[in-house]
Amino acid sequence: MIDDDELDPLALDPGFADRFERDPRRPACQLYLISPPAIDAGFRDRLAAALDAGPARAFQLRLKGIDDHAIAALAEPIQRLCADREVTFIVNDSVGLAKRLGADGVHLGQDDGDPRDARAMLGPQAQIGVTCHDSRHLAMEAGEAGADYVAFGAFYPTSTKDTRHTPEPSILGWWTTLFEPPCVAIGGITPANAPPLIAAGADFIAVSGAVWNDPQGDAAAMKAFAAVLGH
Ligand SMILES: Cc1ncc(COP(=O)(O)OP(=O)(O)O)c(N)n1
Ligand SMILES: Cc1ncsc1CCOP(=O)(O)O
Ligand SMILES: [Mg+2]
Repeated sequence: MIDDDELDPLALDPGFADRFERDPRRPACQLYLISPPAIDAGFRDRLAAALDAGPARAFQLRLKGIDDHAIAALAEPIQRLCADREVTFIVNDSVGLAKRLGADGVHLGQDDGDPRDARAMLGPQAQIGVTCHDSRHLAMEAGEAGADYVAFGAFYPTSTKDTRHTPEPSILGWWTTLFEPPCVAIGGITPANAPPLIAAGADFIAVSGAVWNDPQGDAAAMKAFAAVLGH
């Protein structure tokens, strides 16, 4: 295993982050919206209103504590909404559920299975994302295994998930400088703290709590993210 420090551009070149410039051929950073961990049948309309207020390129159904049958029942109208809005519909954790639903893709954590097996089950068009925490080594492994995107985080404190890894934003620029697949920044991202991650090279910012728990409402949060992303 390669020691991550050996791949750290800041260790090799302390000026790396200051000199980072985004490749103009890469699309601008976009929003990857993640569901709350629990929803009810009314969530479809809530999501529609949120998407009316500000754009998202992808939506991940990330439900915890319920089985795949219950998730499938909730998923159908949400998946149809995403298809109508051309929002990529990603299922969290379960390749089997992604296959059963005909989802656009699946997000895999380090304990959620091998991207190669997911590819074999879901086919060449599927979008397969992989959690890489704060690790350049895991990201390179994910890329070699055929991941369509790599996700780094948690960049900021979050109450949505217990997290143990806190990357430096420069990992985003390192990835985009060297590799083609997009990188996703996740963890406690709000409209106020997103700009350094966007400037550091994030292709997507993945957000849950800052939208669904905003005291001003989902639409206000979506508008604020749209403004930060320049939409
Ligand atoms: C875009 C994105 N990045 C990271 C995660 C986290 O996945 P995982 O580590 O499997 O943790 P859970 O989300 O399953 O609790 C994600 N879901 N999406
Ligand atoms: C799923 C996940 N993986 C790392 S942090 C996190 C939580 C993202 O949610 P929030 O945007 O509410 O911090
Ligand atoms: Mg998971």
